[in-house]
Amino acid sequence: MSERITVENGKMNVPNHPVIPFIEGDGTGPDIWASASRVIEAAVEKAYNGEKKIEWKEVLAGQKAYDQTGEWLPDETLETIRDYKIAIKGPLTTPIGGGIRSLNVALRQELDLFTCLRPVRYFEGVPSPVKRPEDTDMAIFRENTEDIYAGIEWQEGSPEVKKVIEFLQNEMGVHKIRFPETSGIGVKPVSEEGTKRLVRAAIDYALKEGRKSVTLVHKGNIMKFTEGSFKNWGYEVAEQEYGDKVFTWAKYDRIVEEKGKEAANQAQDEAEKAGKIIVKDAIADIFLQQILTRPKEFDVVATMNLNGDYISDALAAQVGGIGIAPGANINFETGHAIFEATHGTAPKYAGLDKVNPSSIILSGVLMLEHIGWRDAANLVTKAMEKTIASKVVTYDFARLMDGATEVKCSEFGDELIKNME
Ligand SMILES: NC(=O)C1=CN([C@@H]2O[C@H](COP(=O)(O)OP(=O)(O)OC[C@H]3O[C@@H](n4cnc5c(N)ncnc54)[C@H](OP(=O)(O)O)[C@@H]3O)[C@@H](O)[C@H]2O)C=CC1
Ligand SMILES: O=C(O)CCC(=O)C(=O)O
Ligand SMILES: [Mg+2]
Repeated sequence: MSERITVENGKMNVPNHPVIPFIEGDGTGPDIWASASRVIEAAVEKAYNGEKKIEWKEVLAGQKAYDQTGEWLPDETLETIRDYKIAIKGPLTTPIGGGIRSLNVALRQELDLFTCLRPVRYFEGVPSPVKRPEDTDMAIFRENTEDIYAGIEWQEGSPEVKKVIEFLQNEMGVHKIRFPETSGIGVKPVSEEGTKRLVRAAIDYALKEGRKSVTLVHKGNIMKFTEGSFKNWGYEVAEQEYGDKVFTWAKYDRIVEEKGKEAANQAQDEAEKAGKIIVKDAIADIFLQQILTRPKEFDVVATMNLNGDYISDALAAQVGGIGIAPGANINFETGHAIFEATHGTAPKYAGLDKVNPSSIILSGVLMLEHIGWRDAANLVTKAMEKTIASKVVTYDFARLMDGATEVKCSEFGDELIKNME
């Protein structure tokens, strides 16, 4: 009998036949979902000999929702996901410049899914533009509800933007808007609570997964009270809540001031040897260079919404591209989560049964891990390793791999199921 996943006192109870809502998605969403759902079902069946089974429940969002209900994101969809706790989704289209605001962002905000977790690891044999892709093994913790990404902005020429600009000029003494008559304005909220819960989730993950460091990535030299505060609050939560489980670069700086650089280096060495998590920070522009040149120095990454978006796609490229980049939007306090690929709808390939379903399949792996069905998750991961090693791949990998056999999106799913052992 199908049942609900529940969370009591922070503990998730998962029945053997949990109902899990899914959003098929726009563009290539139906192609990848058809392949992914079969792979996930097969892994669960094989891991638990039919004792456990996911009961999928379709919920609507995007074009399909609009066509059927006249709403892009029906309340019923939000209510159902709230009720059933977790969901998995295909990508949803967001028009550029005008039209509806991002439904993906709306889902994250409405359900307060404050972390976008995007693990980035290399699968042997995947074509990559870097020499040592296996050195890239990071987990991005992207703040998911705030920042300029929240969509608080006013269009150039509107009465609203005029009012905002007048307020800034007349009441706030702002004289730096270069072209006030023709500017649109966006607002970038970054809060202490939002930062601390995100950084807390990143440190908890680092401790649980035996990771070495958490890097706070920001542009705090320029945006002092948003990105700069993110860095300061990040260090604050690390020191106040994790005590001697962490060693922060804020502490390093204090030791330099009091006792000099040698003492600070020694303190950090000792902390590393003691297995403490090193909490450090990097300015976003140089970070984007260093993930390419010195990827081994980075492990868990905590950052704000827009930086996290750019960093996700850049890091995905290092390990084979967004065809294989999974993601999870999670509220670690309530247990609510929506699993989704890092990529978008790739509309030019819609309906061609062509694109790589690995991103949503690996998002399914994150989902299985989230509900504690690790045996099923491991079956998918191992099948992915085996299939890629055998060079049976979709077009995106095939075009960069010598001797590859190119298969369709659905055939790649078949191959994974065949390779489950
Ligand atoms: N979470 C979400 O739902 C997201 C939604 N979007 C939305 O998606 C729409 C399209 O965005 P766009 O910027 O074009 O980015 P997309 O990620 O949709 O596609 C860009 C390119 O990435 C490659 N790609 C994407 N998905 C796959 C896949 N599964 N397998 C192999 N290659 C893939 C393709 O490259 P190539 O052409 O080289 O083969 C594709 O042309 C927009 O409306 C955007 O807002 C974007 C990101 C996330
Ligand atoms: O919502 C969108 O359309 C884009 C979102 C996106 O690029 C992301 O979250 O990575
Ligand atoms: Mg993105």
